[in-house]
Amino acid sequence: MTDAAVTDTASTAEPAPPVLQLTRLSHTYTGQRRRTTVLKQIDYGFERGVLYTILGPSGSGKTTLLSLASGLDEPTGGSIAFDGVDLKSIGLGRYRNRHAATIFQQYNLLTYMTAVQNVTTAMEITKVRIHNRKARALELLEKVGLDRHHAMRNVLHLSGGQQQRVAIARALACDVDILFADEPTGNLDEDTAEGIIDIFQELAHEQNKCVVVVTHSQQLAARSDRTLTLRRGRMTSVR
Ligand SMILES: Nc1ncnc2c1ncn2[C@@H]1O[C@H](COP(=O)(O)OP(=O)(O)OP(=O)(O)O)[C@@H](O)[C@H]1O
Repeated sequence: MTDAAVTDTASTAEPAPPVLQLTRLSHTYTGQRRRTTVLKQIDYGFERGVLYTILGPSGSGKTTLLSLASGLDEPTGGSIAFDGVDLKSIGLGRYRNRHAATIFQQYNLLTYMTAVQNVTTAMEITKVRIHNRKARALELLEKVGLDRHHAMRNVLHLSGGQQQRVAIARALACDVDILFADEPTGNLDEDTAEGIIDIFQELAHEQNKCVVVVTHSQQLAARSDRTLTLRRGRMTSVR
């Protein structure tokens, strides 16, 4: 059973099977002089249709947890399963392309491309089947608050907050089962941040996606369905 106590504001008649199951998940970084164990035997199941926030002090392992759950890195202990299949069996690359999208803290945009090209390129890589990728990309960019004029600009000519919106639109374009986001509203003004949280809620509640957001934002946490906190390697309840 999980060592994560959970605050649940979503009303679910029957608990859905987890789309992503962490089982005794542990992670240790090994440096030249010392080993740092960041995550300790975490058991937790993330469900479809739920917006999660993960809180925790700086250095508590939130980004580490996200990079393991999103298939960017392999845990040193325990396992992660998507729909009951171990990520290692699926293949981390395949899992990332087909099932999980990540909004990175540093955006990780392709800096030699325009905003719209960043979004269409992600659609090509993840083989999104859609007739007019550019139109869809423009639609998503507009949805996160970036107009056509800015969408056509090289991303290096956009502000930090505008680049963050491109990163969000790119993740939305991939149409995957799970969306991970690391501090997605960190560079946004309050109104834009509220709009992004609306989109996350829509993805979870209307499109039945699993949305997992790492944040320091109480505003975001207050609007999520379940709030988890990481501290000293363990996941526990926040309220
Ligand atoms: N590649 C690495 N090698 C060694 N140690 C690392 C590495 N990445 C992270 N750490 C360490 O692991 C711990 C957890 O880092 P992590 O970035 O996951 O924390 P966080 O909760 O996301 O922090 P923040 O809120 O500041 O972003 C920190 O002590 C950090 O120094």
